[in-house]
Amino acid sequence: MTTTAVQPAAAPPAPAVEPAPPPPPAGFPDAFRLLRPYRSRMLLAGALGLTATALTAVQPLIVANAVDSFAGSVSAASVTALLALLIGGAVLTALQQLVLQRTGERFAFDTRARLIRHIYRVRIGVLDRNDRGDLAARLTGDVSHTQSILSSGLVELATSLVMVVASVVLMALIDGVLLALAVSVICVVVAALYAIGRRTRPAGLRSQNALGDLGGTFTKALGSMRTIRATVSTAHEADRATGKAATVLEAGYAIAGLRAVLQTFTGVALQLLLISVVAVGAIRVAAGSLTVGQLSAFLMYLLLIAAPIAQFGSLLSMMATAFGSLTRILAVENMPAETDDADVAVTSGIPGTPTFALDEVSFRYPGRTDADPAEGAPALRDVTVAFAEGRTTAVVGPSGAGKSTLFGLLERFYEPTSGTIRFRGDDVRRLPRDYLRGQIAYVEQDAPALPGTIRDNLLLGARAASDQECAAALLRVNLAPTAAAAEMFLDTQVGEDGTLLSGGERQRLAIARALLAESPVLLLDEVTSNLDSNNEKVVQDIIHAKSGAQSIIVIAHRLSTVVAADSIVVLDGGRVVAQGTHTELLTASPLYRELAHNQLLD
Ligand SMILES: Nc1ncnc2c1ncn2[C@@H]1O[C@H](COP(=O)(O)OP(=O)(O)OP(=O)(O)O)[C@@H](O)[C@H]1O
Repeated sequence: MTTTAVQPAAAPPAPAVEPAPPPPPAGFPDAFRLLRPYRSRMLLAGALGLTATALTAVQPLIVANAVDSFAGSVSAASVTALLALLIGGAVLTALQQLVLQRTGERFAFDTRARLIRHIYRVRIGVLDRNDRGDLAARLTGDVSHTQSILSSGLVELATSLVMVVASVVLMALIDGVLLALAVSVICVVVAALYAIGRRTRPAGLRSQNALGDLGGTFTKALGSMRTIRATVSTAHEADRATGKAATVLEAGYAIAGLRAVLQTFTGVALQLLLISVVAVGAIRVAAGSLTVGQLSAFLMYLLLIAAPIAQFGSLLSMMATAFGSLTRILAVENMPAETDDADVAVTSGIPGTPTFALDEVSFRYPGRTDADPAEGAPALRDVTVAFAEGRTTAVVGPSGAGKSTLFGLLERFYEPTSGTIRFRGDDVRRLPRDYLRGQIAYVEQDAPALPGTIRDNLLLGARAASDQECAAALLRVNLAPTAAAAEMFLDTQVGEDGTLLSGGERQRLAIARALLAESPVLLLDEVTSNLDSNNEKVVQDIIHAKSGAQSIIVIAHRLSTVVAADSIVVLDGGRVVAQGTHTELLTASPLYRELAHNQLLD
């Protein structure tokens, strides 16, 4: 750690975290930008595809030659050449598919890795307003949708186009009249396909959004299944989730309708094309303008380009889904992330200054505005308060007073709308976030546990801690009766969201984690709310033992936790309305007196 103390300086204004406008639908430029790192692999796939196309394109010429020079038997040279071209084309196509599929997998992995890293750093205020299930859907389903079509789809589209162009040139060499007929029909078909295909794009985005919404509703319901059952809301909530599935169905029906129109139209148009080419071709053969071999070759080329043209329609509708997904992926990538300013520095602080000092700090949650007077009120207003080093400060106040919000600002989950927060004299905006957070052990209000074992959860705070140290921390919070039992407990799974533990056990696990971290600052948010009196006493003893060595700020709803504190801050409606010791506040603050009278529990 360097020892340069950063002098309090004018800090940059808090970055705005207002909701970003929805991004415009993604298009080809976005796809090309994302695919740039894979261009050499895609070029290789393209080259393989083109060579395979060239081998295929030569085949009708050999057939034409064999038909026109037919004299009782087909020449062995023609058969050998055809076989070689067939096998060569097949091998090259297989190689092309392998390269494309692997590139697709790599693209999906890289995109997911990028999204994961980004989402883990997205500002908490932004995550608050986004649906967790929907974010998970973007990471899984949307990346998969984008993968196939953007990697293989684009290359296949390109090779098909080359195949069409090459065949058209060769068809022109065979017969200009037949070509004019074919091209005019194909142009009508392609124009119609394009017009219908464009309409499928919004439907694709609608479908992906509806799927994300369904995922979000479902994930939330799974997390609240006990409440749903206990409130006899099972049928109602199941209907709500089914309603979301119905929206997916509607969007799916819209795409299915467009797809059916596309495919039918393409099929009929190509059939008509074949019939008219055969009819006009027969007339031209009869008139001696065309040989039978040339007509056969022309029809083979027509069949060769019929497949890509027929696929063009379904490719367009698949692209609709892919671009819908890409739009949703780009929206995640555009979510603002936590970044440190360029000139941040680790410092040892300014000696003799409070651990935390807030100066005229106001804060309004992102997305809440004056236009919404009931909800738009700032959560904190003009808060000026100092938390002395090595002392225990209790923060009390009625529900919604802004106590947890205060902790969120100390952790820099949010930036104050105005005012300054200093940590040991340094403006927190001048400190690296990880450094600041590394100085704080934070026990959250509902003490969430991460899926995994007790050990996994303990090591979050102190990655290098040994099993003995972990067991000792469990013993201290009364989570195990003996050291041996504590060590065995380390391998216990806590379940998703810690559901295999009781609320009190989760709280004590979180406290044990905070103890292991041995950070200079301890933030405890209502840590005794789920504890029985025995365990409450255990936690109070810990706070008492730590007092002096650590700066402790504790949000408490129990009087017994508060009276022992060195100082008490009373918050009401986002303002500090009083500060002092228990005895001082009993006379000075009517609100504190009332809270204390009610044992602080509301
Ligand atoms: N993530 C959020 N987004 C928007 N508003 C929020 C958010 N979290 C809290 N609020 C609002 O901010 C205000 C202060 O909430 P806060 O959780 O800080 O209160 P508290 O004093 O900790 O309450 P409690 O004792 O009930 O936990 C409340 O009006 C609350 O509705």
